[in-house]
Order: sequence, then structure tokens, then C-alpha cells
Amino acid sequence: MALKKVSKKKVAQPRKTAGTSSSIKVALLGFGTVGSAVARVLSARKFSGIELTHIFNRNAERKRTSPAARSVPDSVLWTESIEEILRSDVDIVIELMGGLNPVEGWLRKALTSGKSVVTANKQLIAYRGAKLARIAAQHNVQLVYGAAVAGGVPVIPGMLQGLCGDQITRLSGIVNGTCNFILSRMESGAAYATVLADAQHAGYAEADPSADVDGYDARAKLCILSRIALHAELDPDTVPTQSISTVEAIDFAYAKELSCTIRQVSQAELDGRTVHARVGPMLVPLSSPIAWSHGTQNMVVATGRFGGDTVFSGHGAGGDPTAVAVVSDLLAVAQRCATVQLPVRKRKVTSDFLAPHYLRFVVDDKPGIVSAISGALAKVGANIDSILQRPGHPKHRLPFVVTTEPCLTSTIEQALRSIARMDCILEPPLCLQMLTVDDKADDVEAVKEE
Ligand SMILES: NC(=O)C1=CN([C@@H]2O[C@H](COP(=O)(O)OP(=O)(O)OC[C@H]3O[C@@H](n4cnc5c(N)ncnc54)[C@H](OP(=O)(O)O)[C@@H]3O)[C@@H](O)[C@H]2O)C=CC1
Ligand SMILES: N[C@@H](CC=O)C(=O)O
Repeated sequence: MALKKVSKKKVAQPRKTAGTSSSIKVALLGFGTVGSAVARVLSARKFSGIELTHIFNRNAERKRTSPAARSVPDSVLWTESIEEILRSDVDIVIELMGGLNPVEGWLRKALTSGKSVVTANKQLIAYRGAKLARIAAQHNVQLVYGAAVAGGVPVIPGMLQGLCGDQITRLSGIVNGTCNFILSRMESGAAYATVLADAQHAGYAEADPSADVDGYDARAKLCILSRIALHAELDPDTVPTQSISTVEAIDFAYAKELSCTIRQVSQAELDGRTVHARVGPMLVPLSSPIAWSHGTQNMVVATGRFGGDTVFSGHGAGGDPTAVAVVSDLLAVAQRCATVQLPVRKRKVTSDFLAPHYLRFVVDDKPGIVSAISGALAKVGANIDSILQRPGHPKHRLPFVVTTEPCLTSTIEQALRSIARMDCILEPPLCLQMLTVDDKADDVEAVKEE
């Protein structure tokens, strides 16, 4: 495919250095799962007018001689010196190392020296994206990060361009492939630790996998989506996260009895000047499309005032799908495609959601426990919807479940603080929000109005 020369009107340009060939020169920072997949895609697709000239990685010789480097042209310069990249006549830097430091400083220098940047780094874009975008604009270059949310699913370009005419009020879905891989395998009976190890081996997990399982990766992605879809700038540290690591096999059994499964769900909803936002494992009805995402699939539902629900779905992690998003961004920058810019406002986060809740207790069974727990819930005004107790568990360590009718998370947490202090409670209760499907949404709306 040849890259056409297009008009340079008002669009940030990759800066060309006098005396270089007409090709757009590209440097890859980071030759790991995604970096090596990008090199592979570039080699397979052979886009004319794009030339991979540099690869930067610590201990570059180890990377250069690895099997993953087979697709890298001999002409590429492998380096451990970031200065060599920054001083070079490279037009576009693709950053695939991850983390805030030292990457932020290096990318600032790249942008100020006139190089456009493509990155898949969600932490960087969630925390520093607004500042880096300003630097890019000041230097008439581009900062593009389509792979930073949902890997290979074009949710960022879809929101930036395809849905910018709507007024998006709500985002919900699955934006972490590792958690979806783990939870959907646990649903089929696999053990948490085994599947986490598989996800790491397959290159889906972050360098520190607690970023995945504890929700920080999804939180960063949710903040990026909030910025571009809700036009709300959130401080990622204020968005509450709940780990999936406390979900156990028994929870999938109880979820099934409730015609649900469990998925890590990220949600953000505009409410005047605040945004309700959170990331955590939720009970999801089997009838919801979110329950149908298996393995590394991601699914984002954007609800618009005019267009209603739009669903984005596909592979959210893994080298090849992510590389597709990175290479698509690279082509967009190389062809000088402009993106729509709309004003973004800082918004405060509230963690409260009105939803039914699933509460799993592990107790040393004795008479009066159910009445004590229901009393604590009644005291805060939470109404019980069902009580489930599966047979076959020892009385001295009995897991049982209470589900509630829709109520605020803060209300449930208040009750759980007093329940956790009861002598019979053997471990901290597990509290999961339950996603409501459309027919139940009316009930939630009714409670909201009360
Ligand atoms: N994997 C995935 O499915 C997806 C990843 N992403 C994002 O893409 C980025 C890359 O992820 P991924 O490829 O999985 O990560 P990897 O850990 O596989 O690759 C990162 C590469 O960068 C190198 N590197 C890291 N820090 C430095 C540094 N300070 N100096 C020099 N080299 C460095 C690493 O070297 P070394 O081998 O020595 O550690 C490694 O080769 C991250 O931001 C990630 O969040 C986004 C979407 C999906
Ligand atoms: N670790 C991330 C990789 C992609 O962003 C995930 O599992 O989603």
C-alpha cells in the first residue's frame, strides 16, 4: 500500500529533516510483546513510504538476537541510547515500553524535537495525556494512542470520530483482557493462579499483573475513555477499584444460580458536574452481551443521548491485535489525518452507584446469623432480594449469599462494616455490584426517583 502525499493544511505534520529520503522514518521504543508484533506487522504489510529505522530497548543485543527479531530489516539500528533516537531524523516515535518514568520525559523530548508519538501506554495517557497533548499541539506534531484502550478494538478512533456528534452520557464494559481471560476461564472451572500465570505467559498481563487484577489498568483506560467520550477529565486516583483476586469458584456457582456470571466491569456515567465511576468485578446477567465476552475479548458500550447504545468488541490484549491498533495509528499520523477536538472539563468522581448487590459471607454457622445480617441490612434501609445457601459445605466454614434490591454502594458498605465485626464472620464479606439488564433498569430508575 502506498502512502499518498496529502495537503498539509492545519494538521500537525511529522517534521522532515532536510536531506533525508521521502520515507517517513519510525523508531520503536520497546521490543517486547507489542513492539515485536508491530515489527512483524510492518514487515508483513510492507507499507511503502514507512521505514522502521531504529529500535530502542535496554540490553538491545538480547532483543536483536531473539527469534522475535527475525522480521526486523537488517537496516534497522538497534540502540540502548534514547539520546540517539531523540537526536535522529526519525519522524514518528512508537512507544511500547509502558509506565510513567522515564517514558514521560523521553516522550516530552520527542514531541518538543518535532517527532510525533504513537503509544499504547494507558497509564501515561490517563495521568499525563492532557499535558502531552498540549505539548504536541504547541510543536505542531501528533500524539496518538488508539491502542491504549481495548487493544485491537478501535474504540478510541470510534469515539473520537464516529460518535463525537452524539452526547455520550454513559460508558460501561470490559477493558482489561487479562481479567476477562481469568474470569471467563474460572467460569469454566479453572483455578485463579493457574489462569493468571497463563495470561502472563501469553503476554496479555502488564509487567506487574496487579495492575490488571486490582483494576488499575482498567481504571486508566476508563479515564481515557471518559476524557474522549464524556469530555470529562478525571483524576485516575479518585476512581475506586476493586480487585478480582477475592472472587472464588463458589461465587461462580452462586452467580450461575442467579443466571449470572462474573466479569470485571468498568463504568462511568455523567451526572451533572460529577461522574459516577468505578472498576471492579460484577455479577453480569447471562443475557447481557457483556457476559458473552470470553478470553481476551473486550467490550465497551457507549450510551448516547441521540444514538442510544453503540457496542465495540474484539480482542483487547495480545501482541498482534494491539499491533494492529498501533500500526493503524502510525498510518494515520503518516497520512496526517486530523482528529476532532472538543472541549474537556475537569470533573469530580463519585463512587456511589445505585445497584443490586451480591454479598457472600463465610461464617461459623450458628442460629441467628441470618437474622443478624438481615437486621444490619435493614438498619441502613437495604432490602434483601434473595438468600442462597448451597449444600455440602462444613458448618464451621459456611459460605452463603445474600442479594439485595437496588441500593447505594455506600449504604451497603455501611452495613458491611458492622457485619464484618460480628463474631461469626470468618473473613471479610465479598460485595459485588450486580449489573442490571434493561428490563430491570426501570426498577433502578424508580428507586432513583424516590
Ligand atoms: N500486551 C498487551 O496485550 C498490551 C499492552 N499494551 C501496552 O503496551 C505497552 C507495551 O506492553 P508489552 O509489549 O506487553 O510489554 P513488554 O513488557 O512485553 O515489553 C516492554 C519492552 O520495553 C522494554 N523496556 C521497558 N522499560 C524500558 C526502559 N526503561 N528502557 C528500555 N527498555 C525498556 C522491555 O525490556 P525488557 O525485556 O528488558 O523488560 C520490553 O522489551 C505497555 O504500555 C502496555 O500497557 C497495550 C495494549 C495491549
Ligand atoms: N494488560 C492489558 C493489556 C492491554 O491493554 C489487558 O490485559 O487488557
